[in-house]
Amino acid sequence: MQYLFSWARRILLRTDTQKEKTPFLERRLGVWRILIANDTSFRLPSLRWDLLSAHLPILTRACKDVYSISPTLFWLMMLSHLWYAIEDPLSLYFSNRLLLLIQRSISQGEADKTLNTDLCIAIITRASCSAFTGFVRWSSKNVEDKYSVLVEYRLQERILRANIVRDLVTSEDNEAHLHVDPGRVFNCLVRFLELGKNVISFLLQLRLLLHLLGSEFATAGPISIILCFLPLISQSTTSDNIWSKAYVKQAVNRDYLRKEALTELAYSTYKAEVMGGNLSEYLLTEYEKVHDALRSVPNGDIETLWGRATTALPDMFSCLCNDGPVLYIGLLALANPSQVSVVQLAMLEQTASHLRWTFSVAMLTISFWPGELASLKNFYRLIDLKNKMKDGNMPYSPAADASGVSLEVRNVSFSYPSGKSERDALKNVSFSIKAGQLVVIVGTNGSGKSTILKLLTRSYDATSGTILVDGHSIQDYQIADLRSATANLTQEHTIFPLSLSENIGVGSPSSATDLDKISQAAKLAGAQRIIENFTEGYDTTLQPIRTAYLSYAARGNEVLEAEYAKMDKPTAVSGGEKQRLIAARTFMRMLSEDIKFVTVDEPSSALDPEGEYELFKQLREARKGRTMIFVTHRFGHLTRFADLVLYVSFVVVSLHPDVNDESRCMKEGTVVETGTHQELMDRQGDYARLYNVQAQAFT
Ligand SMILES: Nc1ncnc2c1ncn2[C@@H]1O[C@H](COP(=O)(O)OP(=O)(O)OP(=O)(O)O)[C@@H](O)[C@H]1O
Repeated sequence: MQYLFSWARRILLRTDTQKEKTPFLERRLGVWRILIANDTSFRLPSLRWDLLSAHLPILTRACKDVYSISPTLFWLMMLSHLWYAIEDPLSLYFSNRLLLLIQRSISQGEADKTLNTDLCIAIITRASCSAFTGFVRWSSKNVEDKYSVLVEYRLQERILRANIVRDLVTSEDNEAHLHVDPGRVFNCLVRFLELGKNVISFLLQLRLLLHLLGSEFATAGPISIILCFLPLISQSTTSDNIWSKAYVKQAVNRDYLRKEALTELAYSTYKAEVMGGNLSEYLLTEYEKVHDALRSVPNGDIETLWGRATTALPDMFSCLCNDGPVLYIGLLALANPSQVSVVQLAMLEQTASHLRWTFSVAMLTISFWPGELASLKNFYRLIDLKNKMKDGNMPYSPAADASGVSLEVRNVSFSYPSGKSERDALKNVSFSIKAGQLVVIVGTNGSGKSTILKLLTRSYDATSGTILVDGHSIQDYQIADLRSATANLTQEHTIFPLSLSENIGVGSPSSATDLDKISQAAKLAGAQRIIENFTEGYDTTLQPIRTAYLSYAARGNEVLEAEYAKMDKPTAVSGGEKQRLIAARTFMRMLSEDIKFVTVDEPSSALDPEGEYELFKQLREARKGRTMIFVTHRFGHLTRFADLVLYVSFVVVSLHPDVNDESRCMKEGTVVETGTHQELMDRQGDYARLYNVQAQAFT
């Protein structure tokens, strides 16, 4: 009864009136609260035609993409699925035919030449069909494996291309962080092929079943037909799984939440405090209490709980449905034994169960649609994501003997697109830098020094104001051209999961294998001795991509565990060593490329004083023919060599100038002092104060 109620409820839930009332349904299952999106279309149970039709353009595009990667493999895969579609009904037909001939041969009891010939042909065709299927299975597996890897590599390349050309502003969008797996694009198409295969196979098997019911079981009449279809109807109307639905789940049971929190306390983040506070006994006792409290709550994940029936009736009904035709014909045989034979029964049972199996597989494939289509959609959303920053049309090609880049910043303000504050990171900043000048930007934390460099290298576009590069707006130039004339060194740079020689070499991709230049760059950055200390020298990869995997069964196997530890071994270097290795990449760039503009943002925070002095000295010596801007807090040994010093600090800006309220004010970064070191010292302003603070430490 409950089964019928739940069936009726599921059907009723799809009525339009309810959909209008709430955008989702709320249910409690075990410790979980679930919000399930209401379906907006009438559909046959489990079939999501709305979803499929909405995704048709994307499916067509995916098909075209996969086809263009290898048309031959595509057609081979189609053909093998076509064979699978007819193989099942065909082997059923041959099996039935063989059974009938065997029955005839047994009932005749003596050799009959024609019957024997028919029997031989039936055996050969059945065996050939099986052998051919085996061959197709083997070859299609090879085709599919080869094709899937090919498709995955090609689509991964498209993701790589899309990610690489994406500008910083767009990269901060949530959409740019979509998780996509190119392998699923192929899987999605395979599932559709399988669905097509199952539909064809189902129709052919249905034809066979109707033929059987019409010829061998004519006496059983329409009741047997209904009984054959009853399991399919019951399956399609009652099958209800959570994974094909759009839902949000949240654990709301307080005991469950406490159990999770207590379990978490055993892990490393809290371990020191738990041990120090001698909390072990307390935690175990508390755990016991919540464990006891949770005993009466149905446990498990909602994926399991959703389909769990409270009585055995649904399962009993479904099993009885499956046996319906056989039981009915059994009853007929009871009434009139001469009406049916065992062979006929076997044929019916075999055909009907094959049909049901094909139907179940098709329904299962359909239940995966939402997930598969979502991953397909995400894939194309990611690779179609358009850059927000517009590229310019003008090539940037300074003369080889140019003394650097001239820059002019006019009344520039900027706020980060992802910023969580109303204030601007920079407000009304103006200054100009002549070609070939050495500029040092100093100032308070958070005042916008690094932001100025980001704007000058066009990592971001100013919110308002103009930046001129050699007299033209920075936005007019092609970004790639500007980048190829620029070298940056920041503390945000990281070591790539590549060999150390490549880590340095990529500073100049065209000379990435030039070991002489690489070692020269390493020497200039003071990184040579660090590299030589590694057994593999320049071939060392400090943080290799983790690919090693220890199977569950191998855990505890000492030999394999020792091998695994050797495979999975990233090496760490100190902060200062890392900064030297990264600086080597910038030197490599300056040695090999035609660099006209160098920005250096706090690259020495982890270096010892001598290392820092050496790094700045080497950078200064490489300034010929380049404009160089440094951002640093320890500026003592730099500003004295600088042509220009910019002191950046905060100015207080009122959000509502008409209201005299201090809480409605905020501090925005701007350039407050400009000049040479001496000029600023003479001015006795903020720069001079900061310089004296640093100088006092040494007197
Ligand atoms: N990616 C970002 N998204 C949002 N806000 C940012 C981002 N980067 C910096 N900011 C904010 O912009 C302001 C200026 O930051 P910036 O890094 O330019 O300061 P800074 O002068 O270089 O600071 P420091 O001396 O501490 O390095 C700060 O308030 C900072 O919090």
